[in-house]
This record gives sequence, structure tokens and C-alpha cells, in this order.
Amino acid sequence: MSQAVPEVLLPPGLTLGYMEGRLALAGDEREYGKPLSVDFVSGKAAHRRQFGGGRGQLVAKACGLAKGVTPSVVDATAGLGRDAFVLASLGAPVLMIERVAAIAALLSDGLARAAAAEDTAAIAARMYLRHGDAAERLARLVADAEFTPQVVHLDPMFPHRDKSALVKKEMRVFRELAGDDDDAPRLLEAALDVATHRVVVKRPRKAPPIAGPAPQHTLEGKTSRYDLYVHRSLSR
Ligand SMILES: C[S@@+](CC[C@H](N)C(=O)[O-])C[C@H]1O[C@@H](n2cnc3c(N)ncnc32)[C@H](O)[C@@H]1O
Repeated sequence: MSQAVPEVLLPPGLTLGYMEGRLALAGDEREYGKPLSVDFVSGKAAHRRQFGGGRGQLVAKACGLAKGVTPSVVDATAGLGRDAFVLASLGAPVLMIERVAAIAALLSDGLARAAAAEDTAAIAARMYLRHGDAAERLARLVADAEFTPQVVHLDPMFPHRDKSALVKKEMRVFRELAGDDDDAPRLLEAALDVATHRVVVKRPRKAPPIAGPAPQHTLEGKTSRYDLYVHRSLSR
């Protein structure tokens, strides 16, 4: 039985379709490289799940996962769900929000395949997905008691004015769809309003923090950094 392809608006030159059982976004390979899809079951995600360093990973430390501590997380910039999957693999319930319809469709397909596979079914059961603008949805999620995040994780696209800075062809498709996320300060404010424990923001290591309140702590990795905003009542 052929699966129906979700109807989403795409920039010219890109198509969404099923390839080898996966929903994938494809364009001219010379420009965009291999089709983009979400795979939580095999490849890099599986390798990282088995050998990635568990709670010692930067994203886990930033979100406050520690021995006996596993917070609930909203990943308000879900993208291809890599960070969300790491956190869910470590036991955290994670609600992902993604505003670009085509990316949300890839995530939804990847999640369905993870739910059907033996090794990842329990992890997928802790992952939830909403399509929409997180700056608008966060407050509603909490008001409706749909999900109360202890931690909000943000990883907005970092604007690269210099297009030659694009290293991987596959990421060109992604960047073309997601844009530059110039409105990240608005999202940070919305996240600070709802997270009961902390908001964590992933940045390139040398990039300035998002405009707005200053982070109380930073955690540095090899290529990226996390800015930590501890909930006001806990930071005193
Ligand atoms: C750099 S990517 C995130 C990658 C992700 N951390 C991962 O592990 O795959 C940023 C994503 O956040 C999404 N995004 C940015 N601002 C958003 C908002 N206000 N609401 C929902 N999604 C947003 C973009 O569309 C893009 O897909």
C-alpha cells in the first residue's frame, strides 16, 4: 500500500516523497546532496544511543540530567530531532515543537518508524510532536496542562550571512526551509515564561548569546556551547 505524502508548501526545486520506506526531502543532488530524512533507528542516532556517552553528553548536562534526575523537556526548536532523541534515549519525556511543516512531517515519519522498531519503541513512546510556532504554543501547552516542561531546550539556527559557510550540502535543504530564526529572542522570552527549572540555548562556541537577559551559566563543548538560564526563583 502506498503512503500518502503530506501536502506542504516547498521552495521551488525541492520535493517531498517516500524513498525506501522513508519520507524524504529531495532536490538536485549536485546542489543539495542526498535526500534528507529522519532516522532514529539506525545510522548515527543508533550509534550515539549505544556509544554516545550517556548523561555525560553536553546536551544532557545542559538540560540537568544527572543520576536520579530526569526532567521533562520541551525541545522548542525540534529540527531533525537529534537532540530530542538523545534526551529521550536517556529517559526524559520530550515534547518537540517544529514550525516548518515539511520538517515536522519528516519528524513525524521518523517517530512512527522508531515506534515500530523493537530497539527504539520505548524511546519513541516518550517523544511527542507538535507542529507550530513554539513562541505561541508554549504558553498554551502549559495553560491547558498538556505538558509542563521543567526544561526548555532551544537550538535556533544561527544566522550565517556568508553563504560559503555552508559546509554540508544536506544542510542546505534544511537551511532553505528553516531560514535564519532571527526571531530567537522572542522564543527565549516565551521559554523563560514557562520552564519551571531552566532554559538551555545551544549556540556555536564563539557566537554571542541570544539578545535579551544574560545567561547565568555556560557550558562549553568542542564546537558548541550551552547558555543556561536558571528559573528566577531557583537562581537566588
Ligand atoms: C538548528 S535547528 C534544530 C536542530 C535540532 N536541535 C536537532 O537536534 O536536530 C532549528 C529548528 O528550529 C525550528 N524553529 C526555530 N524557531 C522556532 C519556533 N519559534 N517554533 C518552532 N520551531 C522553530 C526551525 O524551523 C529549525 O527546524
